[in-house]
Amino acid sequence: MRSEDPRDDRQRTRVVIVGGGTAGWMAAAALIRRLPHACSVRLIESEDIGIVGVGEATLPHLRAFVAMLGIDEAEFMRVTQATYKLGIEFRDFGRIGDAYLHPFGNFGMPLNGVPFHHLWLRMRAEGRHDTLFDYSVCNRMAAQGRFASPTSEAASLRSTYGYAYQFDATLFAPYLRDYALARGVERTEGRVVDVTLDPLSGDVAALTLASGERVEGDLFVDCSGFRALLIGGAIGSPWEDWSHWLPCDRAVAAPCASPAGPIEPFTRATAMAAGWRWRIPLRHRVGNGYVFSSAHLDEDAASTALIDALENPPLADPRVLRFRAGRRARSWDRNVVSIGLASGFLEPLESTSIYLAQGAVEQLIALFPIHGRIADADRDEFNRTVDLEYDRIRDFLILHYRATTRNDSAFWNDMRTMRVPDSLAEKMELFRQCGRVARYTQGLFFEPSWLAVYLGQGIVPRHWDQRADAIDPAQLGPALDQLQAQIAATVGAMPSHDAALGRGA
Ligand SMILES: Cc1cc2nc3c(=O)[nH]c(=O)nc-3n(C[C@H](O)[C@H](O)[C@H](O)COP(=O)(O)OP(=O)(O)OC[C@H]3O[C@@H](n4cnc5c(N)ncnc54)[C@H](O)[C@@H]3O)c2cc1C
Repeated sequence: MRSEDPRDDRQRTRVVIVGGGTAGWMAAAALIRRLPHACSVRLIESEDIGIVGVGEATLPHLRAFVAMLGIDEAEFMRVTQATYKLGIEFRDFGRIGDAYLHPFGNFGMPLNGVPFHHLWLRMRAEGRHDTLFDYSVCNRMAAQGRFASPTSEAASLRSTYGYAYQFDATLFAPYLRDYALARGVERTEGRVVDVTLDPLSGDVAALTLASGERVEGDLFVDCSGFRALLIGGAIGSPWEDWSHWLPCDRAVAAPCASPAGPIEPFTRATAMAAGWRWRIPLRHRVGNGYVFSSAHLDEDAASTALIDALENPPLADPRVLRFRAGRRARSWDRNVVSIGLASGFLEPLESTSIYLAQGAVEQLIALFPIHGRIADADRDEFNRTVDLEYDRIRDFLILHYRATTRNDSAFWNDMRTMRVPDSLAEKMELFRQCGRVARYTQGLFFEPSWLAVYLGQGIVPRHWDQRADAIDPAQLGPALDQLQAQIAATVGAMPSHDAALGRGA
């Protein structure tokens, strides 16, 4: 029966996605949900090749993605064995023995328009002994293993934090696949063996599968992972290499059984001799991996170091993953948009990869070609925002390595003394001088994130904002005491993380 809806007569852009990992199915699910009348979506994936299957810690933004798809959060968390994540605890980064939480939330509350950390810096100079982290609701929740959803009442301390998920990456893509298939995405199981370019435009015209089938499209989304089949292989969009700043190029991963006791609502990153180790607690197991520099440690030694550090025997043999830090010079080139690992890679120190894929999917939807015609201006805007995200995250990750006093291994000596990008050197100097944090409105990692890493790793500014001097310390001290008491009461009234997950009282 012919549809009465006039939008059905419009010419739909034929989108062909290559790759059915997290990135591919995120793109497919979102495109079919948001642009059902503007595009048809076909996804090609190869079970023989498989997916990366790691990527278990996320950022709070993913909640908006789940909500945008109209998915019930509780069901989503149950199916993907998800736990709540309040931030990342960094151990041994600034110095061996140090630990701090990079929380998904603010520190304190501004007073008379003065950012809280300046008030705290001033009181510290007056002899106060606490840390900025004592003024984070998230920090206290994580320390006590509690969880309650934030509220939107601006006056409430429960509006000062967010949360993300930690989930089983091997369950996330299949969940999105079922969602997308139910809404009309066409899936083809098969391996792409050849790519035909249009001789005039240089655009991708068609893909050839191992079965011999030819697949044509208007817009190709490269989600083929590290292979970067279209954006790298066929189109040859240049790669910007950042491994001189971020030399970690391997990871060895092995899950283990959960220890007895409550599940912690945060990810842990522990610095190791040649990199760092992640620990991500899920409902049914713990995800672990050692991200390291192969110039400083070989794969066997990294596997042994990881296994030795596990709290329980591994549930599978350690798996080695190889990568390079960097990104495509143009994530969207001709009629190929790369999303996920095909577009770039930054080590998972701050769990940013899925966020980057989500951002790229959202930008693609916002800049989607009208009637299949790709405008240069849209493509440029897409690339501008993707580059901005990558560059910001790159600097933030480098800070974790540069802000160290560790001199116990060749790796840490190299990291401590490396020359950082000018964009980061300027930010660090700005903070060192007077506790100021470079401000921006787009991209990831705002003031609290930078504060957490600077102060958590021992960079203390020489001065504070002079507006803090206008407040009488005799009033400020009791105000800070009161704030800490309010945080303690707020968190004390929350259920345990286990209870929030429905794992008993
Ligand atoms: C060690 C490590 C740890 C990570 N940890 C995190 C984390 O904690 N948080 C986070 O946000 N991210 C993390 N990531 C990144 C995260 O895993 C990826 O962003 C995410 O899995 C997306 O991967 P992808 O879909 O781009 O690629 P993949 O999962 O590799 O999928 C590629 C797809 O392309 C298909 N394919 C490839 N070639 C062909 C072909 N010729 N024909 C047909 N199909 C083909 C494959 O079959 C597969 O379906 C981590 C990554 C690594 C390496």
